Parts: sequence; structure tokens; C-alpha cells
Amino acid sequence: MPQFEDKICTREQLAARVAALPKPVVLTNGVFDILHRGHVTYLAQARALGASLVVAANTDASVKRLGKGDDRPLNTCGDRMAVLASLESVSLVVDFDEDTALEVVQQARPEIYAKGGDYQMDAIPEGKAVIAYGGEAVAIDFEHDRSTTKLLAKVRSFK
Ligand SMILES: Nc1ncnc2c1ncn2[C@@H]1O[C@H](COP(=O)(O)OP(=O)(O)OP(=O)(O)O)[C@@H](O)[C@H]1O
Ligand SMILES: O=P(O)(O)O[C@@H]1O[C@H]([C@H](O)CO)[C@@H](O)[C@H](O)[C@@H]1O
Repeated sequence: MPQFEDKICTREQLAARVAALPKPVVLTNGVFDILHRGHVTYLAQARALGASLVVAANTDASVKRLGKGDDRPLNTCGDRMAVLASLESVSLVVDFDEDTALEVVQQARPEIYAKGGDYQMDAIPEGKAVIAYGGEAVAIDFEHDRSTTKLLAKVRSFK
């Protein structure tokens, strides 16, 4: 197993693994189905807000409930987590099966919660929870107009 896979932990291990990370800890979450430049730029920017970056990835069942399409996710949760763990910007990866990452945030209690600028921090449960305990919630503006959905549409347009 490549060493970067050591960055993947279970929910049971999460609190202890986060406690061992350099502070401040930044946490973000998402699907990350087909990784693209928008994702890696945003993850590097999120990491730069603190000293460590934790990424919570939606399980395959929770992606299905998000309604991105019957064929989504294309990559399994195990594969998506391995790709995320291989990134220099990422310190720790965990999965979550709930509809939101609220419980992950409550377990990990990061100093900073980050999400792409397509979200409003005071309108989502994760952002509200971090603000409520005195942490910071940061929306990172998109630098590159990319999305997994657009990539898929492009691939499907090739006959
Ligand atoms: N182009 C982008 N630039 C910066 N951040 C992004 C970009 N696209 C997505 N993100 C952020 O990355 C995280 C994961 O997003 P997600 O996997 O939903 O990306 P996506 O490519 O928009 O996917 P999909 O098209 O399947 O909805 C989210 O926090 C989102 O805000
Ligand atoms: O990759 P996405 O679709 O941006 O990730 C979702 O983010 C939601 C957000 O945190 C608002 O709650 C979350 O609820 C959902 O489970 C996905 O992680």
C-alpha cells in the first residue's frame, strides 16, 4: 500500500488523528468524483488557511442521495479518498455517510471550516456549527470554472 494511504482514517479514529495534526486545522467536505483543477486549487487554498487540511468525502450512498445522477459517483468512495490522500495539500481523509458533514465537524472541531464559493457559510450546517463554537468559516472563490458534471457532459458528447 502506498504511504499516502496512511492519511485515510475511519470515523472512529477521526478525533485522535485530528488531535495529532499541526494546528490550526482546516476541514472541508465534498464528493470530489472526478478531480479537476478547480478542486486541487481550492484544496491548496484551503490548506494555506491553516497548518493541516482534513477532507471528508461523501460515501457512495450519500452521493446517491445528493441527486447528481443515477450513474454517480463514477469513482467509488475508496478510490476518491485515495486520490485525495495523494495530494500534498491534504493531511487526512475520512468518509461520511450522513447527508451533511455536520457530525464530522462536531467530532473533529477544526479551527477553520472551508468550502468552495458556491456555498454561503452561514447557510450550511457545517459553517453554522463552526461559527457557533468560535471557529472560522471561509468560502473560497472559484479561480477556475470547472466541474465534474461539465467534464462528463463533454465526454458524453464524443460519439
Ligand atoms: N471549480 C471549482 N473551483 C473551486 N472549488 C470548487 C470548484 N468545483 C468544486 N469546488 C469545491 O470542491 C468541493 C467538491 O465539489 P464537487 O465534488 O461537488 O465538485 P463539482 O466538480 O462541482 O462536482 P459536480 O459537478 O459533480 O457537482 C466543494 O467544496 C466545492 O465547493
Ligand atoms: O461536493 P459537494 O456537492 O459540494 O459536497 C456537498 O456539500 C454539502 C455542503 O457541505 C452543505 O451542507 C454537504 O451537505 C454534502 O453532503 C456534500 O458533501
